[in-house]
Amino acid sequence: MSLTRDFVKSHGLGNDYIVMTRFPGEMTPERIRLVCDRNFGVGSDGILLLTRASEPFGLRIFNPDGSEAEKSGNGLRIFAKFLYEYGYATNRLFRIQTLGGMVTAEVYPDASNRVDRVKVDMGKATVDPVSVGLANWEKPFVEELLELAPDLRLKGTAISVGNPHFVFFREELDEKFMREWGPKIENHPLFPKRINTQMVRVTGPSEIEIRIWERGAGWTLASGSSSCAAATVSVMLGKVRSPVRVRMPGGILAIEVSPEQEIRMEGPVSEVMSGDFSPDLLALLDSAGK
Ligand SMILES: N[C@@H](CCC[C@H](N)C(=O)O)C(=O)O
Repeated sequence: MSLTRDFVKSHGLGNDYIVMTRFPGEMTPERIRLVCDRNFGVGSDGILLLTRASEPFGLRIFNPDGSEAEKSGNGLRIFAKFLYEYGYATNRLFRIQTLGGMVTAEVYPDASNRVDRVKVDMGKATVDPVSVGLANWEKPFVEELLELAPDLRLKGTAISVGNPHFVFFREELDEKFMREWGPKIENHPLFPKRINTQMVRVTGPSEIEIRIWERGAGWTLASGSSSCAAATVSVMLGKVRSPVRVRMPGGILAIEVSPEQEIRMEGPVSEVMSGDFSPDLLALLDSAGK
């Protein structure tokens, strides 16, 4: 069995993705934006494209602004469920190659072979400035001050879990602050490849709560790689112990961080629908960029 429709739409804790095995026409940023558009297209926080249909499976990840991401935690759980349920993966444990490195996914099918939970070995986190993609900064950016405005400097840590993240801590979470300053952190000159941002509140010895501003997607209800980054920095700084429960507006992920900063993420995943692009949308896609 394999996918016979144009796409499957799924979500991990409300972070939704369209999974495709081929894209209609050239995959330009404008066409990606149209497919992900919640008013004019199918609507999603991104696209997951299968690029190799056998082990190790190949995955490309696109943000709704048309840019390409190296990794996505929720995207990987969604993709693993897709690979298993649509018959591409025949084992419960398999590897997926992303731009941000190789990961291993483990699915937990029920009696009817449906998968609603996936564990992903996400690889190793690093604060190495080259891996994070810092400009004009040669040491790890760990609990350093990021200048956002003449009167606003934010203490935080830049870390890569395959894709780049800026993590900062607050006593109280503040959605308004994230929506206002998230875009400015995302586009700060220190991060020429742009960056995902997490505001973190420590809520227990092994629990944190986060708010997320995603590179190329903006405010999202949940993010797997953000949970990995926030949990790793929290463990690294001695604020919590692994395994860490990460609470987000969309729900909870369990993140294990080893002393070597190897990360494991486990959480739910759910398919919403499968479908075909209508002739109307295909015509719009066809004219996009002409
Ligand atoms: N939602 C994702 C992250 C997607 C990629 C991110 N926006 C980036 O550009 O790095 C997740 O669950 O990790």
